[in-house]
Amino acid sequence: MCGIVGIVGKEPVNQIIYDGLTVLQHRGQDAAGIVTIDEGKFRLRKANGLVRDVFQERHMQRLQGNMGIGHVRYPTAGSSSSAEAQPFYVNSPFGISLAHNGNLTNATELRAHLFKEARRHINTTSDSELLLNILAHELCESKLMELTADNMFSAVKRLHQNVRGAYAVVAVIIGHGMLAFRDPNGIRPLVLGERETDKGVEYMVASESVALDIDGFKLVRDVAPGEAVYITEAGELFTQQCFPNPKCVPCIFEYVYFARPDSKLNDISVYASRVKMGTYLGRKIKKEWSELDIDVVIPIPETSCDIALQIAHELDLPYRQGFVKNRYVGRTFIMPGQAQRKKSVRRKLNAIGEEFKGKNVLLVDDSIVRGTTSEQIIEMARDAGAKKVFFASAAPEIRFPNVYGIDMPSPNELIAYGREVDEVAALIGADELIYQSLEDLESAVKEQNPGIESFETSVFDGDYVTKDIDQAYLESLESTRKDNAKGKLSEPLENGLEMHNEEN
Ligand SMILES: O=P(O)(O)OC[C@H]1O[C@H](OP(=O)(O)OP(=O)(O)O)[C@H](O)[C@@H]1O
Ligand SMILES: NC(=O)CC[C@H](N)C(=O)O
Ligand SMILES: [Mg+2]
Repeated sequence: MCGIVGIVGKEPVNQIIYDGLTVLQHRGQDAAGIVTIDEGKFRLRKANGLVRDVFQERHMQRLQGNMGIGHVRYPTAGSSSSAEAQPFYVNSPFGISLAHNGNLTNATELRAHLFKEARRHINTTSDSELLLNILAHELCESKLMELTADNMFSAVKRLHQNVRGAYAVVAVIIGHGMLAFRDPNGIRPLVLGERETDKGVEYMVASESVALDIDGFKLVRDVAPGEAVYITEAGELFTQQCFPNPKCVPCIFEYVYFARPDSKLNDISVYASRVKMGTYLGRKIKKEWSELDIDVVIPIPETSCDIALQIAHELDLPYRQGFVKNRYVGRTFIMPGQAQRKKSVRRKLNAIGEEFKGKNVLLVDDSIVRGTTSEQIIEMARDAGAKKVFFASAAPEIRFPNVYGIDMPSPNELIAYGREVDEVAALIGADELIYQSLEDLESAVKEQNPGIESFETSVFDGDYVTKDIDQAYLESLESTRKDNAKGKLSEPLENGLEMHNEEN
């Protein structure tokens, strides 16, 4: 999913970006990077690893300057090599560095176009490097050394005409300012914040509002789908809608799983939407499972906790934290490779025997994707002495690949693909299994902001909002990105490919 931040400040921004990235860590655990601008030069540090491991004190000291951007990566295109960690950099027509959350769906065409027409070399298999070069190419068109906000917005307009897919982007341009924009469907989130200081207003953009909170910035609003925001080095803010007919179709999976509950995205509290998911699922359980004798409701930490608590409330049953999560193990679903994901579940979660012994338990999770978590958790519940294990998922059956920045490239890896509910229940070992309906899930999120007409729900219904996804695309995605696909996982090189990087 990736997390991005960008700041135009009045004082050094290195620590603010670092703090912002640490609270966006749940969006990407594979690599992290920060770029700042110091006396007309980029300062860059990026590598594979968690934020706390990538940035040592010596790196932070070098990341000087009052403007900069940062990224945490969850790869969904190209490889996991450190060479594809972000931000990326180009040196013409200006020094530009860019960080991207999302995934482009016409990367093959863009690559050919950049090579043949724009005469630009792309050094990695990352779609984000493509996006940076498209932006640079469009900025070339203005043919002016004077880069005004209008030139900037014209470049974004042309970019929107050529690029397909999901992209929330932040970029810094040396000697000019910071540019941020969102794709015309607003699939990935991006918020704008500000902070008053003695020296003037500082601006920050981030994937989630929690990054603003942590750094003492006030949420101003979401960057609108198709809109671009430009803040000059001096701190002047310009905004413009850069697409003729934008739509707001945010990814619903942000609310189910990706975002932190204390974030607000598209004017929707993630927490409130999860509580509502619990209300709807609780009602469905009451209606359809009235004869089941459930003793206790138990969440599968961490994301499902708010949902499970509300289900317990609806059912008037006790809620118990029957699993303890090891706080030093990251999120399982966004780990690369099934072997690593499988191993992590057991390392991450452990059952408290008393909560299971002789009881009929209702386990609640936000979603079942590959079934890695549910299968092992049910086994753990039985080993701990549960009599019956019922399972509820706050998201509907996931049956279609994701093409917009979630690494679900292959339908064959999805446990509900080609299977009915009872078949999935048998596979994960549940006595009964219930899924939220898509209608209820959409209502749960939409109720927080009725202004949003629809959500990006392709993993549930196969309806891709960009309308450019055909069978051939899905087949090629599957062959290049399924687990163990050649080229997907590259071992980080000892020295990395860190052409513009600070030394270790
Ligand atoms: O069916 P699966 O393929 O296992 O994927 C779904 C599971 O993965 C996620 O948990 P994760 O451990 O990533 O993060 P969390 O601690 O935030 O719940 C999600 O919350 C589900 O528990
Ligand atoms: N999940 C994301 O947002 C990934 C961004 C980009 N497609 C990459 O793979 O680096
Ligand atoms: Mg989970």
